[in-house]
Amino acid sequence: MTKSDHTRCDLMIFGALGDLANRKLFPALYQLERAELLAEGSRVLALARHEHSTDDVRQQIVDNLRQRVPAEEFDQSVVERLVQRVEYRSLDFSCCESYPELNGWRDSVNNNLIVYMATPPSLYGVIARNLRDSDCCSENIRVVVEKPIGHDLQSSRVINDALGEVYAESELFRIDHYLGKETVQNLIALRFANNLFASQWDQNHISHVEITVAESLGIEGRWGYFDKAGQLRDMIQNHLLQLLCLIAMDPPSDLSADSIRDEKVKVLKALRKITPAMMEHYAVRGQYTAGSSEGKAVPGYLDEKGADKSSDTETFVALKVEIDNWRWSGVPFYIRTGKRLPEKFSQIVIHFKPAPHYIFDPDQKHLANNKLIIRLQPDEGMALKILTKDQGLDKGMRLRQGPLELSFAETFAKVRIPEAYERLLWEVMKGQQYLFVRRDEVEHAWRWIDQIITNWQDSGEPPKRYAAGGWGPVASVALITRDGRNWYEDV
Ligand SMILES: NC(=O)C1=CN([C@@H]2O[C@H](COP(=O)(O)OP(=O)(O)OC[C@H]3O[C@@H](n4cnc5c(N)ncnc54)[C@H](OP(=O)(O)O)[C@@H]3O)[C@@H](O)[C@H]2O)C=CC1
Ligand SMILES: O=C1O[C@H](COP(=O)(O)O)[C@@H](O)[C@H](O)[C@H]1O
Repeated sequence: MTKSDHTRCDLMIFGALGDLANRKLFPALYQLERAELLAEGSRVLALARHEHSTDDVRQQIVDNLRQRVPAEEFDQSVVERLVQRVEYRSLDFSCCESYPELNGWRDSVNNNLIVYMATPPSLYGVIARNLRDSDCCSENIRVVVEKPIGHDLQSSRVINDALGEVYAESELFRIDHYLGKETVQNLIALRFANNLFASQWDQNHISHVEITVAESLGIEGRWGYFDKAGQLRDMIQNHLLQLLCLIAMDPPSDLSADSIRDEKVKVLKALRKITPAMMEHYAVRGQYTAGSSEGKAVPGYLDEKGADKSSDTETFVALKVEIDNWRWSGVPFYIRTGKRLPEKFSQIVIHFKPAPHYIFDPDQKHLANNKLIIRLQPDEGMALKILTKDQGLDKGMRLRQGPLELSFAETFAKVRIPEAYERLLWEVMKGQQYLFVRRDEVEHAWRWIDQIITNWQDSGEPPKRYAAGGWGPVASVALITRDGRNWYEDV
């Protein structure tokens, strides 16, 4: 990555005093400044509802960064460089009269314009139209929008239509922050740069795939948002389906955004519909009750701050997913994600089929399949479990399964792994869309998710309870053991 003029930008952050801006955007901008990637002349316009002076807001940014940037990475001179780029204006986003003022800020500057909508999605269309009507657009505009893009297929269309009325698809950057994670991008390198794997990546060689995204956190004061969404919408519709697509897609012909996104869409279209009759064996939802997390007692979901005690919103989901295409026929993808699980930990496990003819100790036959374990977080890395002979005169031809390990922290020790938002903001500055989600991806994902939600609603069956600090409801174990398999838990 090098600093260059074509990345010089005017970044307007709508909702610049909100949680996302504080927790993710300004820390990411700080790291880009520290890496000398913010081009000279790049500027930030922070926008929010309340009156503040630019000096006050700059001070808030400094205080926020002091809290959030690790001490060993904090450099006062970098912070000062960053805040000098920032100006603050108060604006009611829904009121079109005040938008023309924004042109004053843009006057006579030819920087690329990046509009970052860190606001509730209901405002995306409003902001887009107000910007257009006040001529506050530019030829080189890039518009970044956050998840959730809607609540279901229909509401996502309303948001996408509102954005599409003003902007072309090539100007829209829909964030799924999982695509900004270094290890997630590595899936593309792993699969398409290593012929060793590329040639083994199908139903002839793989028996099944597991994807686990576990969180130890609970709702963290986000009841209002989370209870309307639930874990299926909050995590599976976007992050886990994106991971599944990156594992399952066919090789793109190049690394361009549309080549990659075309292949992901083919996977989403091939997801087998889960009918009401299939639900019992294909979908499990859970809700946590009181238990413990990181050694401390924690309340159940229904006792969280602000909770409605009758909520049936799920905090855990496990699914068996089948992909109806040539490559994946007969290869289930077992995916699970939940809040208040024992630890924060995400991994993908590719289970390869055993050799066609087994000649070793029959008692060890269960060992006889290779596994590729891709650890997304924490402790990013990969391990390929291979079978070797157990050492020692007394062991005969006993097998042992051991890892070929690649720990990113150890192997690339001097290189800091960037946070997802650093990568994503940098890609927006470069105008590269391959880590952002295209409209049809969002909509195909919703179409598949909606039928599961409808099935749950129609069945009236409440989520299964699990104690905080456990691995989810027992039924999620049955979902995979029923097929003679287990969740891989050698963590
Ligand atoms: N927070 C997070 O970790 C994540 C957030 N997101 C998404 O990012 C977006 C922002 O979330 P988050 O930062 O948490 O939300 P917040 O409510 O914390 O921040 C929203 C910001 O927008 C401002 N705002 C809202 N309405 C108006 C208006 N009419 N006029 C002017 N300012 C307005 C708010 O100002 P005021 O405070 O005055 O109301 C606030 O600064 C949402 O779409 C969310 O779903 C996605 C992933 C993670
Ligand atoms: O988008 C979201 O992601 C976070 C989990 O992200 P991670 O990077 O910490 O794995 C999740 O907690 C949140 O509910 C969801 O909205």
